[in-house]
Amino acid sequence: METIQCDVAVIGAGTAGLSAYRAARNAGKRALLIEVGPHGTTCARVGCMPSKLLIAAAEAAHAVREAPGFGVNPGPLAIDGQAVMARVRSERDRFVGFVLENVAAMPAQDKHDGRARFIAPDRLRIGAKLEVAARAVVIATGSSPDIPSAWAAAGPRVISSDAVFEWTDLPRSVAVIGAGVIGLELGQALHRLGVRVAVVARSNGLAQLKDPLVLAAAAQALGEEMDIRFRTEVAGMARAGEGVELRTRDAHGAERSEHFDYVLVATGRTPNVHGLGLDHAGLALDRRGIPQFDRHTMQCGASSIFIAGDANAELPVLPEAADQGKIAGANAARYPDVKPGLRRTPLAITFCEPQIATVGRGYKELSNGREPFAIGAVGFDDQGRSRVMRQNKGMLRVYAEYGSGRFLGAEMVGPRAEHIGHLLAWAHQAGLTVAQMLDMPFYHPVVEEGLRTALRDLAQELQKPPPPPKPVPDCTPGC
Ligand SMILES: Cc1cc2nc3c(=O)[nH]c(=O)nc-3n(C[C@H](O)[C@H](O)[C@H](O)COP(=O)(O)OP(=O)(O)OC[C@H]3O[C@@H](n4cnc5c(N)ncnc54)[C@H](O)[C@@H]3O)c2cc1C
Ligand SMILES: NC(=O)c1ccc[n+]([C@@H]2O[C@H](COP(=O)([O-])OP(=O)(O)OC[C@H]3O[C@@H](n4cnc5c(N)ncnc54)[C@H](O)[C@@H]3O)[C@@H](O)[C@H]2O)c1
Repeated sequence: METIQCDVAVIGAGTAGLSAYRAARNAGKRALLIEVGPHGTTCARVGCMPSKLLIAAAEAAHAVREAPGFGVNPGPLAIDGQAVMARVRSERDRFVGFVLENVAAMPAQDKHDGRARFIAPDRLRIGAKLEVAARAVVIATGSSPDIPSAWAAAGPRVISSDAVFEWTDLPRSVAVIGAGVIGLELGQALHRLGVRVAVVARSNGLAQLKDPLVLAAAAQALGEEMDIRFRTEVAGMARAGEGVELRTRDAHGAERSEHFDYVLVATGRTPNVHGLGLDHAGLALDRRGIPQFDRHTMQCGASSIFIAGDANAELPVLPEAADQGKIAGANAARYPDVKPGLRRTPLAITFCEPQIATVGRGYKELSNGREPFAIGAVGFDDQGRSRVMRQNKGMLRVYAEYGSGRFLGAEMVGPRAEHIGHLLAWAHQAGLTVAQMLDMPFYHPVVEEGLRTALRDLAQELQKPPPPPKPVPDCTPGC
């Protein structure tokens, strides 16, 4: 058995792991990056980048379809599925190539291929012949799509998002299970590219939205365009020729059976923490089996083990993986003298159209608290620039604290939400009040004027007396 000694062992060479490795190296430590799969990161290979490439093609098709609304008639639309998928894959390969170049430039002794698992809190085993003795370890193992075994039994046409980016042509029909972020992004993109798509949503939820009015606006806008079946569950699926026979049951108990070329399962991703030998790491785990950790230091308990990125399921998006990896790597290098790192205002964007953005503290979190909060709103139906562009759908709701007037968060579905979301996240992180936000410049005619309307509405709400705080629950025995 060979043993490698290092200061920081990083398990997983995705965005979080690469970031942790760089932070540990920058601190002057000997770091070892261990990867079981192909290098290139989930983001570049099967995540952010190929999904946005598919969406870009769908947006082009949608613009052509929408052109007659402006009096511009481009003629019949023809979508070349092979060309669409060829561009998705070749541009994806280019992005992956940049990551591979970076990995190739690392010193050979700093990386090792293989599956790592703990055999002690400070010791990892890779395969049968190698052990790593590390002063500190960063778990950056990412997450994997989850297909229930009963569904997977219906054959290879029951797929996760990973498989979509290997297609060489567009299929005729796809059932998407789940109206979360992946379901909406890929479902709408495929729909716009001429694929018959049905989205099966077991609740009324859509992506990361929790505000009931914003959710209703999103359901209206997205439901007008595509077939989303709310409060419908999968009753079963079976292999049928080259495709899948899908049985669904709606909220009234009515069953429906249909044939699709593919069933795309987008019901969430599972952190890759099982099979890591965590029982040998001496860590306290939560009910999902994820090590408990401090979100400011990324440290698991008081141990020399840190966890970053999708592996901890806190906020499974790329910017968080990069930030968390940096904090985890820096603290692993300086262990036991750990320090809180920079955690930014939470920001999440779903790239469907209209886009969805959530910023800071969301409606559910604020509603669960005791303190009342003020709400301002704008609908985009009559918003000037949105109407000019024929993108006048959706709603923005902004939240603030009574008394201080501090901006707390927002939920939005509407045009340019990716940019408005950033503006709001910057204002939130800067700790601005609604009055300070209204002092900022707004040009004309821009979608941001809609944001100003919502903030003015919020400023008026803040003038009113706040509703009383929620009563403290009566905890007397027997209640
Ligand atoms: C379809 C899709 C679209 C997305 N779009 C966006 C988007 O637009 N914007 C956004 O911000 N986020 C998006 N995300 C999320 C984003 O891709 C992830 O949050 C991010 O890539 C997670 O990075 P990570 O480093 O935690 O994990 P990964 O990049 O998955 O890295 C984990 C690595 O650990 C390795 N590993 C696992 N177990 C072991 C082990 N025992 N030993 C050694 N190695 C191991 C894995 O092989 C993997 O390479 C998307 C995700 C998907 C699936
Ligand atoms: N733009 C982005 O930032 C982006 C894009 C894609 C993915 N991601 C990340 O990837 C993660 C995973 O995405 P996801 O869409 O798989 O998960 P998700 O958690 O966003 O959505 C899963 C959805 O599936 C539903 N669901 C679960 N079980 C179901 C069932 N049996 N039948 C029908 N519906 C069911 C859930 O109610 C939920 O709405 C996200 O949390 C997100 O952080 C981010």
